[in-house]
Amino acid sequence: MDVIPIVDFVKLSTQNGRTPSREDWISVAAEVDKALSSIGFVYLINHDIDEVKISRAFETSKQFFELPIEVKKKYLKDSTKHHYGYVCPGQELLNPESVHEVRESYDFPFFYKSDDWKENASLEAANMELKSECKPVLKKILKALAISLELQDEDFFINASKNIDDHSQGSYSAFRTIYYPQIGDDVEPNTVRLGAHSDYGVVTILFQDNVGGLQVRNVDSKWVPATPIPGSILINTGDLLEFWSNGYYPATKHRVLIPEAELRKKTTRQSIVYFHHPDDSAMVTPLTTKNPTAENAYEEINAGEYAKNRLNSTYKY
Ligand SMILES: O=C(O)CCC(=O)C(=O)O
Ligand SMILES: [Fe+2]
Repeated sequence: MDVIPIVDFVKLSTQNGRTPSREDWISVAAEVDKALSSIGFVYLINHDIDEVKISRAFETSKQFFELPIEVKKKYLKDSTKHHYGYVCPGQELLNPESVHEVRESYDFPFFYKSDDWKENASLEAANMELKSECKPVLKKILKALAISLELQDEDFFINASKNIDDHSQGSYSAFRTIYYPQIGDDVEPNTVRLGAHSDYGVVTILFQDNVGGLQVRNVDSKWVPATPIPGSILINTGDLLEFWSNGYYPATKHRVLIPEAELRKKTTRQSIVYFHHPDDSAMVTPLTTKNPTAENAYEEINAGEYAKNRLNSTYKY
């Protein structure tokens, strides 16, 4: 597959008092299944996430990233202590081969609030509002995956994800806003915006602006562009879903390159990402017989331990 499919979620909409039928669930689940089992990425349209809230999260993020670096560093994420705050350029390297990755980001705490960080109230409020807006669509995806994997309990993934509603549940779920600054003429060799990587969790919800540059590696190792489609969101699979599905839903690698065109190099890029993880206590063990050739390839692992180890190898400090 060398295009990322578009799936219309209108049949699962609960707006205007609608209740999706069993047939609606089965047909949407089949489309999600086809996309995620082949290329690991899917665009969703009619996802019911408020466009105004998306814009507000992008605008407040831009305002933050345009502040002087000394101000932003007051909020620095110290990954030895906590998993929130500002990640400055060079602090996080997703692919060791890329050497340099030109990117800044800000991770939002799910339940921690510090008075010291009050100055960032509008950034935090807008992004947390968007995160709340993501809950219904996230649950729909988790249910569609359980239907596709023919699990007896269609709420299996939702039940393993109490952290969606209860932020005191330990999990590595993270909500992050990302800023790719403009690229100057002095770019060092092997610089990319974001190195090739798979996400570590179950599924990721990704919002991007209209600049482009995100690419997805398909099963033939060909890089396929995830061209921005207005009004859509992207969903992709993470490592833990690959394990849970016995490799049936591969955790697809993706990257963001530096554009070749001079004008686009000078354009900043923004994205906002919700990495959904199960609760830390979840034990992840293959659940399906859909991919029998991969039998026994995936051993049981603990969700929290797995994410901790992956993150430890990503952060330089
Ligand atoms: O910026 C993007 O479009 C992709 C971000 C991403 O893949 C990540 O942060 O894991
Ligand atoms: Fe990613």
